[in-house]
Amino acid sequence: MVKNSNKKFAMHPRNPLRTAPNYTKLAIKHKDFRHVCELELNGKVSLNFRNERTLRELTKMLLLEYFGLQVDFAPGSLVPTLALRLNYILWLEDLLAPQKLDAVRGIDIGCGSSCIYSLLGAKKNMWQMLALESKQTNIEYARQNVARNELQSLIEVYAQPDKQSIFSSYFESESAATKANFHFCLCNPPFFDSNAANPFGGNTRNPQRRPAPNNVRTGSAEELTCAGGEVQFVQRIVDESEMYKERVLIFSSMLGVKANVPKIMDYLRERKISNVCSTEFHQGHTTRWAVAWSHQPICLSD
Ligand SMILES: C[S@@+](CC[C@H](N)C(=O)[O-])C[C@H]1O[C@@H](n2cnc3c(N)ncnc32)[C@H](O)[C@@H]1O
Repeated sequence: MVKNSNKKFAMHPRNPLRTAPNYTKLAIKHKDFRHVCELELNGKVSLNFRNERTLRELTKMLLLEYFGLQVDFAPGSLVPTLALRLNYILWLEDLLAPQKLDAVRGIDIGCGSSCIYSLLGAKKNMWQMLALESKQTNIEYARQNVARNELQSLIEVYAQPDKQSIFSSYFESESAATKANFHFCLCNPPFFDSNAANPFGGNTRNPQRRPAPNNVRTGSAEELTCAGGEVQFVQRIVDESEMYKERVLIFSSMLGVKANVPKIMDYLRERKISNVCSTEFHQGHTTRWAVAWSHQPICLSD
């Protein structure tokens, strides 16, 4: 049986990582990546996805190889996987396509130290990005990543002064008052509930239906947790979206747990927000979900 033959469970059709990269060729080309590769007896290169350093060098190498992006991550911070971030960007491209926009402006809520979504949006699509981040080291690394790739004219990294705020600190600031509106926002929210007895202990998947993840978990508690976990974080985005209905055309967020999709859909319904849609992102063993909504009369289809 061909693995992943069902198109429904494949990566986005335009995702270049849908075709597995040739790691042997890439190891020959990229020295730092080569150092984390293991050589099998048959001469093929294999990767230990349970090793954080391997994941770092892999993501760095793929960003360079596929997008010409030079990226570094703050020590101990979240190492993003490229296939998933691309699937999200490509879905947003699809949602925005009917608008036939000449210039796209987006907000990246919690850009992390990598600033990966904003870098991809800017480099790949020339999107103008506002990257919001609350953690000081992440802000510094994100700004360095933007500067290293000479993308300052397309990406602004805004230091979020209040972790409870999503858009309000920025939109209420003087500099934002005169600035143009945005076409979308995206978010990979802090996933775990900091109020839980053991925030990282919960099993989020049914082991009988889905095998354990291949990748080691990366990221600091500050990046990965918040009160109420991803559901409360996305509910805050929904709440603040009602304050800024005109300022952002399409609001969206990723979700790490399938069961949280209906929770957010119910929350939107209770607020009489009916222009909504959802999708799934497939990356090998890992599936993620996303929801989008708009307060404006546009067609959201996925
Ligand atoms: C799960 S990480 C996602 C990082 C990156 N976007 C990615 O996908 O790899 C969430 C990020 O949101 C930041 N964050 C948490 N609350 C925030 C807030 N209210 N405003 C802006 N950033 C926030 C955290 O510091 C962290 O860097």
